[in-house]
Amino acid sequence: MTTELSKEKPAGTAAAARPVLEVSGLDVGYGLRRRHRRALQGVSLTVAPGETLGLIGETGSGKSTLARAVLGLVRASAGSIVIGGEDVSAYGHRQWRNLRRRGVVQYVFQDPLLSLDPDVTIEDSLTEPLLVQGVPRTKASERARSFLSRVRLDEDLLDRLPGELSGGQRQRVAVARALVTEPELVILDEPVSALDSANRVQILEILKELRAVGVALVFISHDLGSVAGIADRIAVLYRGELAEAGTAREVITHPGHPYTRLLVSSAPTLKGASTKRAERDQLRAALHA
Ligand SMILES: Nc1ncnc2c1ncn2[C@@H]1O[C@H](COP(=O)(O)OP(=O)(O)OP(=O)(O)O)[C@@H](O)[C@H]1O
Repeated sequence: MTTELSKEKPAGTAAAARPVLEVSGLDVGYGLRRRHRRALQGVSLTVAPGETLGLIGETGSGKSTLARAVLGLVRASAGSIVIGGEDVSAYGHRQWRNLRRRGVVQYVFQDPLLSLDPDVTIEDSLTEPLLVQGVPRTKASERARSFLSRVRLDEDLLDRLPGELSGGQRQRVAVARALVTEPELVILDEPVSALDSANRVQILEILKELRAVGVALVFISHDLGSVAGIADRIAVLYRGELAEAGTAREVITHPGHPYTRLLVSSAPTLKGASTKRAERDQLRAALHA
């Protein structure tokens, strides 16, 4: 797969608008007392309207924890999360449910069966978030069909259950469901990792097209190659801390942190990835020192 660097947006457009997501000094831990383990420490980042932030990091670096915190599925022990100007840091269960109902933030997980109810038909999965918002049924059905065709699926899938679809089809339905309410922000946690390469390329193409509707995306992956072609900016998590962040071009052409340098040098399709094996071994040694 060839990977091109995404073009930077003209200065002063997205950057000038109020961020859709502002995470400041976020600490998240799991377990109590001696079993306590810090998963995120002092993480700060912002996402502008319509912007795609690629969030990368090795396994266990805290990517999914950040996604869960932004979706209200785990509670932070310090720091704040502001979504669409609304400070959600201290929100309880009911407030999170209302926020999700309003369709402000949506999600797509690696396993589409986590994003889709296995007992609900594709049509009901797509219309339900709209009906909850008070959209009339005919209009909701029209919108569901339109989003199904945007993810290049046929209408005759509408009366099927998720279990009757292939993995690639299910993930497209999950993407359509996340976008059908035209949310401000969608968190995609490893959305293409479980797919074969043909489906991966197609979903990435679909996501690139859907950015045109103005939604901000946080695209989480351990694969810099998948992120590089879609992200405006890239943030790198390393052992629960933000190692670096910048435009996709900056991070790929001038990676600062040894982990990012290792990632770039290990992705042969990325421009600028010319690091030789000996240098990669040195970077690995520095990371494990
Ligand atoms: N429910 C949990 N209980 C205890 N520890 C957890 C829990 N979920 C995650 N962790 C720990 O928190 C750290 C961060 O995990 P997280 O799942 O956020 O990483 P990740 O970067 O998404 O990894 P991966 O790429 O493997 O999915 C890891 O050390 C993990 O073991």
